[in-house]
Amino acid sequence: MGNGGIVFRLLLRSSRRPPPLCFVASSFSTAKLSPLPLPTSLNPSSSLEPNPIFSFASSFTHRLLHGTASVHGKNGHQQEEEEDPDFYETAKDDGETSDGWEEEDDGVEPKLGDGGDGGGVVLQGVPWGESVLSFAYDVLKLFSDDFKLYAFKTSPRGYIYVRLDKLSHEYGCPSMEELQSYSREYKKRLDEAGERREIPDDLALEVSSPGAERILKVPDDLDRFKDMAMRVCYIEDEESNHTEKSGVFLLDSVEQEHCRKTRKIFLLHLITSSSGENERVAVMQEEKETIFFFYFCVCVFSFIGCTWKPRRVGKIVKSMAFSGVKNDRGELRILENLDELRTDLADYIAELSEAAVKERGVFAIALSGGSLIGLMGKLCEAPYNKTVDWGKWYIFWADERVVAKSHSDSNYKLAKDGLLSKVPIVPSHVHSINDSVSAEEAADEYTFVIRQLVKSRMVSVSDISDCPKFDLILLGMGPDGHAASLFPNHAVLDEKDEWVTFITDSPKPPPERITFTLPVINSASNVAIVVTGETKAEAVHLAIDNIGPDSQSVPARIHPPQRCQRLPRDGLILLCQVHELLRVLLGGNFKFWNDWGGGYVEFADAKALHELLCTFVVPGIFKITRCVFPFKEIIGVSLLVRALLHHHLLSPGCS
Ligand SMILES: O=C(O)[C@H](O)[C@@H](O)[C@H](O)[C@H](O)COP(=O)(O)O
Repeated sequence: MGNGGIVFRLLLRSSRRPPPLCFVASSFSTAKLSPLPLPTSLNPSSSLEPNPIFSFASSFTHRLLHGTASVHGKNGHQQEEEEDPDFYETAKDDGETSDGWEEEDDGVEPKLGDGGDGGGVVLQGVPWGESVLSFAYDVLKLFSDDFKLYAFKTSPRGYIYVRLDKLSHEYGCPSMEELQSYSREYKKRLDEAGERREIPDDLALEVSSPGAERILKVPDDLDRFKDMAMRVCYIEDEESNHTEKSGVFLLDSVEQEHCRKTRKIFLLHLITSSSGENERVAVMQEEKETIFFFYFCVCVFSFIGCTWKPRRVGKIVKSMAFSGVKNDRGELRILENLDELRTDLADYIAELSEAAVKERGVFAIALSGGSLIGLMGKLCEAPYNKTVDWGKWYIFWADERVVAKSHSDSNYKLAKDGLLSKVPIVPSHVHSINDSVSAEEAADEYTFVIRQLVKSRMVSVSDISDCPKFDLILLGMGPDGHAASLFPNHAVLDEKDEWVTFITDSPKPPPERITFTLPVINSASNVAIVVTGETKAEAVHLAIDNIGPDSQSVPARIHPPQRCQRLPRDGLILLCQVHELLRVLLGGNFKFWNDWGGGYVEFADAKALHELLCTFVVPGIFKITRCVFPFKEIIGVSLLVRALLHHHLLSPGCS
């Protein structure tokens, strides 16, 4: 299987001797891991040792053998070994598959009803299939109604694959512990039945969760997974050219039509996740089928006499929730060094500018102070200075210090000297505050200016509030987690009515400032927080994890390097597309999708692995396949973040 969530495997042998069995925990994407109670935090006594890494395959497997534990990448690299008293060894390490498990359908694309990630029950005619299936259901009764058998499969070679679904979990993932306890109970039943000679006593068992990467049933699963991007495979039937295509879409809405008695047709309104364009795909459900199948083509349309004509019609061969991308979630980018960060930031801004100009004819961008402007420096260089449509830019400040525009503290002056004077911005498009009035008056006047520009549609307006919707708000972040001039525990955070407000007691000098309020920042089309430097590590950690201090440790060790990679160095950009953004930074709850380089880490046990993933990079949206853990020892999640910001300590031998 190539896209499961968490996997436990048991190789059952004769139950008349101490059963040599093996326990395998595998995570192919932490999008399918569920959160554990609580995270670890800083352990000041721990040390971060420089350690180069090698590339991380698209998945890895954590194996615990008798007296050993190991993490495997799909590339076959094996790492750490450590004791787990609960399990017994089955097979010695042969360098490849030390657990003795032979993948039956590794790499096979899931199909609806295949007994794997396509769901359903497939027994393949094995004589003991019905019995083991009934045990699977029996064991399920020991758990709450929240758990369902998503898929079940047996194979003539003696393998049992169980996939459990957890309905209350965002991605349908039971926790490691839940899978483990299901495995144990199930194994007990199998052992007993083996002793009674009802079933063979050498079966192999894998218990896993499909996670969100599953084939969706239409319409049942649509509501449940509606917030996730979906990969939709379809056959486009335009001009009878049956080319199979696929794309990643966000679900906008679903229409249903009844055609004849037995058929329902669902028209999915999809938004292409990359371009934001709308698409429509038709899905026909055959009600007679126990597992719905998706089928549609132009001739069926005319046959059943439907009147509507979707732009794309065809057979949807697969619709799969796609982890790692969410339409309401942020993205965490960690760049290798400041230069990469500058380039990435320039690309990001240039792309948004191009998209906004294409869509609205203008680009309304709000800047902040601090190191941000320096990091935007690449925009003044080729190719950006030529390719960006500067004449369409409207510039604002998300926060400004209330000082004269010529003062070195002025954010306007900072931006003017560092950026605006170096590119062909239209001077009348630069909207800075009035520096000759009080902070309160400056905030009011600035609100008025923005209102006028909202009226004239230079700045759009939010669909959900009456707030202005800037195309991009760029923020920095202080070591205390402040962004714009919104400081932790400050009353300014509660401002709900004003667009722009003021403070006279800023913890960071100068004391008088104006600032966009949270509703305005959260209404922007795009918000990026650009963070550099180790002093921000703890704040980043808190921003990402939203956890309190916790001294629990997460022991982990990395495999000796096989191939060096360049490592992230000292900058990261948090790109957050939405609501909730600053609440996160300031103590709310937000999730990031990370986009790191490669590498892998091994863990002392499954719990440690699970905890690290769930606590550090946020339950649910962690792309393990592209994660970097370039440390010898990770004790405490915040140290991981700190280490990410400290990469100059690492891998001196790497090129
Ligand atoms: O005017 C300000 O002080 C800012 O807008 C403030 O929010 C700044 O962006 C952060 O303090 C980060 O500043 P650094 O990037 O310089 O650390």
